[in-house]
Amino acid sequence: MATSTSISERYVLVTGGAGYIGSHCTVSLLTAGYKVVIVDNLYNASYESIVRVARIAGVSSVPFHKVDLLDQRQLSAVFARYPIWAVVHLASAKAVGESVQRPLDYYHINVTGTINLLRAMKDAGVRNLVFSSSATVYGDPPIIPIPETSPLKPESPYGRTKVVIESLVRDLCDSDEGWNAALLRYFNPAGAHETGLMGENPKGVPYNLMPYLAQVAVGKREYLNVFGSDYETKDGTGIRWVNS
Ligand SMILES: O=c1ccn([C@@H]2O[C@H](COP(=O)(O)OP(=O)(O)O[C@H]3O[C@H](CO)[C@H](O)[C@H](O)[C@H]3O)[C@@H](O)[C@H]2O)c(=O)[nH]1
Repeated sequence: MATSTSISERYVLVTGGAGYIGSHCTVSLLTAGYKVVIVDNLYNASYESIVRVARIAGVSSVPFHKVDLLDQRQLSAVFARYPIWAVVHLASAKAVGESVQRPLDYYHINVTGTINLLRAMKDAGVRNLVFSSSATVYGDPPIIPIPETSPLKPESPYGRTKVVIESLVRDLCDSDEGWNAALLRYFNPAGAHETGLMGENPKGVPYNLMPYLAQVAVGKREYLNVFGSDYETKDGTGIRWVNS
């Protein structure tokens, strides 16, 4: 990503910057000296997390725009307003089970939203991208630990949206060598910021295991349902007691 500007003049746009990974990522970017602009539709996150990001990073505020990636006009307006150098694209619908029930919504939000973002980037001449994919693209992998070369066999609509977007980004890079892109396939992130000011706190009932478990631990919810009935165990469930 060679460019003549210094880090302190580089604006990084973080989509989904109010979310769990986005808020931690924004703190790291600010601490490293980058300028950050956040877009987030606040569907599953709160503005409060951006206030805390600013507090942890020691800045007065972080530029924030409540924009949905499905709104091409508003998205382009953000690119017109800031000299953005790179985009970290985290905004996504991300629950495996929900994606099985709502495939159209998942493809629309994730794939169409990303197409809108990439178009806005292209129009603005921004071609540095970090895309938040997922380890879920490997499905049930034949080898563990999973080598990066493992076949891509996603088992849910959610996972398939990530593979589609990865392919799209590769095709874009093939079409124009000016694009620089990284596709990150991380597993299940967990934990809070060391200040205790920032953690995973989705709106409503969490769909993912860790935030749900955390809410049970603090007494906000009564119990955790352990999903699954066809594990290779005596009763097929993943539930085990200390003496069983
Ligand atoms: O209340 C719950 C919630 C989840 N689970 C189970 O816990 C495991 C983890 O579930 P998560 O939803 O937390 O995570 P997934 O591995 O299904 O998927 C998540 O991890 C992926 C990376 O591997 C992606 O990042 C994706 O966005 C994210 O949803 C799964 O077996 C799930 O069935 C339960 O038993 N009870």
